[in-house]
Amino acid sequence: MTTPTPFGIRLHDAIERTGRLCVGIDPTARDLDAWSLPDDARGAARFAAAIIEASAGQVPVVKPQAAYFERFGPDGVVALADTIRLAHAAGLLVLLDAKRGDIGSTNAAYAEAYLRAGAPLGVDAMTVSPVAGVASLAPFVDVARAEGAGLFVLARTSNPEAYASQTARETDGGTVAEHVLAWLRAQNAGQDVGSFGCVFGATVDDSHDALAGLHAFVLAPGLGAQGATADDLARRFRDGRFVLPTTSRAIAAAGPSLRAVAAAVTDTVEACTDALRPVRVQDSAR
Ligand SMILES: O=c1ccn([C@@H]2O[C@H](COP(=O)(O)O)[C@@H](O)[C@H]2O)c(=O)[nH]1
Repeated sequence: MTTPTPFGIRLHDAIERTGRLCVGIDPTARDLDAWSLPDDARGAARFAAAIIEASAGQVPVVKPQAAYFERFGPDGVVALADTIRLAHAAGLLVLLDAKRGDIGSTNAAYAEAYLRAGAPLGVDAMTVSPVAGVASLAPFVDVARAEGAGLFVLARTSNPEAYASQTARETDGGTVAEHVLAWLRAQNAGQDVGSFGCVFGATVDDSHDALAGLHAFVLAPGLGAQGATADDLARRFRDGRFVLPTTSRAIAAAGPSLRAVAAAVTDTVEACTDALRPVRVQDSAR
C-alpha cells in the first residue's frame, strides 16, 4: 500500500502551480436569486459547478460551505457530494467548511465521514472546532494522518463576536487561541509543511505573532464581503508563506457570467499572491 502524500505538501505544491487563494462555494439564497437559479439543491449544484469551472486551474483549492447545502436536506447533501466529486475531477483540492467538533468518540465518526478516502463526502481537508477541548480533536488527526488529509482548526475566526471566547485566558495565562496553536504546533512537529493548520481571520487586528512556528497553512477568511482587503493580508500576516486567503460572496458577486466569475478569481488570486509574496528575513528565519 502506498503512503498518501500529506495534505500540507499537496496544498503547498498546488499553490506553487496556481496561486494563493481558496475560492469559497456558498450557495446563499441571495446569490442563487442573483444568478436566477432556484433556491434548492439543484440550484446549489449548478451554482457550485459554475464556481468550480471558473476556478479550475487558477486556484489550488475550493471550500464548499456545508451549511448552504445541508439546508436543503438529503438532496442538499447529495448536491454537496456531487460538488466534491466535480471539484476533484477538475483537479482542485477540496476543503470542506463544516466546523465539526464534539467529544472524541463522535469526532472519530466525523473523521470517517469526511476524511476517509472513498467516503461519499470524503474531502482533502476540513474545518473543525476545538470548543469541546482541543485534545478531543485527536481522532481527526489520526484519520487525517492515515489518509493524507488536513485540518483547519478554528483559532481566531473572522467574526467580531468570537473575540471574547477566543482571547479568554486559561488557567496558565495563555489565551484559548494560543492553546489551539500550541497543540497544532505539536501535531506538525518535525514537518516543514504540516497538515494541521488553523483558521485565523483576515479581519483580525490583534497580534499575529502566535502563528510563528506553526509550520502549516493558515486559512484566512474575511476578504471581500466581511471587509478585509489584500492590503490587510499584507499588513496583518507578517509571514505570508503559509497564508491561504479565502473568499466566497465576493467571487459570486461577479456572476452569473462564467467569464466574469473567472475574471474575478484571476484578479483576486493576483491581489492575494502579490500581497503575501514579500517575506522578511527575520520572519523567514523563524
Ligand atoms: O472564521 C471564519 C471561518 C469560516 N468562515 C466561512 O468562510 C466563508 C466566508 O464567506 P465570505 O462570503 O467570503 O464572507 C463562509 O462560508 C463562512 O462560514 C468565515 O467567514 N470566518
